[in-house]
Amino acid sequence: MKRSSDSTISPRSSKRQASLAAFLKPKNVPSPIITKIHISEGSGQEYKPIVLDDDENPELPKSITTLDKGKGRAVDLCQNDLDLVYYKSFIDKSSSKELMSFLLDNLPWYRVKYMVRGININTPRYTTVFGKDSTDIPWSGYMKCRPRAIPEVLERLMRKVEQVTSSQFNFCLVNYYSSGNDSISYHSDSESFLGPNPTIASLTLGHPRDFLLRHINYKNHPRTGNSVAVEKFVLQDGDMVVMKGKTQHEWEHSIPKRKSAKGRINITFRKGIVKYATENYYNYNVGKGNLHRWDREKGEMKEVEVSDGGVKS
Ligand SMILES: O=C(O)CCC(=O)C(=O)O
Ligand SMILES: [Fe+2]
Repeated sequence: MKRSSDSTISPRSSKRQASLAAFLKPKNVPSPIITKIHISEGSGQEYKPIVLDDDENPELPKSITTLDKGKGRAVDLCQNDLDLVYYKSFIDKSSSKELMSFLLDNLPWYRVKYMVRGININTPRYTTVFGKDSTDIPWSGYMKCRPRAIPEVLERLMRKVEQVTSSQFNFCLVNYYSSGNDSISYHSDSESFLGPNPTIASLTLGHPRDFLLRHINYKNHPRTGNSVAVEKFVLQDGDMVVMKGKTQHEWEHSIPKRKSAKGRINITFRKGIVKYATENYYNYNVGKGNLHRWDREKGEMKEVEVSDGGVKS
């Protein structure tokens, strides 16, 4: 999402980065998880019909549609410049369970704060971001921050996703929605550093959440003059959605609040393409958010003092 970010390296951030580099060395990262990943069958070329499903969720507007999602198949939806492929059960159940608990236990999580037009916004979800410098900028060339290295397990997942989508990625944003009160409002990920028509792969671990997409002119499409139905996917454990083409320019997406929802991790892979993109990785979607760690016994996030340095001992 487009948001303001701090461009200076605070001593706290530098310390955190140094410690994280140590933490993220392969020796500290269990590796077998991704080898078990099951890749869905299907070419991604197939089009499935859209069926009206007004009763599925009473909290949704009447015009909502759902896709008929064939199990284990890639479903390709391409209409009104929404260009999206949905992979059901991209990650098998046991891998996703293992991956989710690994990520909860080991990643640094931030409750992001930022300011828009003088108003402080507290992001209603936990976020963490990792990147890979693919722009050949030497360290001294960074005006801002070197990206946190992508943990090996996510790097391996990224490779699998690259194979399947025939795309390349160089950074990874991870969200944790701890309850139905956590959400992400309608937005598009159309930042210029992702280039035109970015491909973004987005995976779900844990409990299901509604994922809504609406056309930027959904009330009145400029070409047809008609309204455009909101699209809804119920993203389940292990599913992957790939947004591409004009999707980020013509559509917005959201994970709305849902009373009964429980813990869900979302992993997105993206590619920064402009020369100075990587300097933004560290702050992108993290900014000055307070650091949290997963308290496994209590099953909840716990705010951690700065002295933690972002690293679990
Ligand atoms: O949680 C999701 O599925 C979507 C997250 C998202 O849209 C984002 O981080 O930009
Ligand atoms: Fe997004």
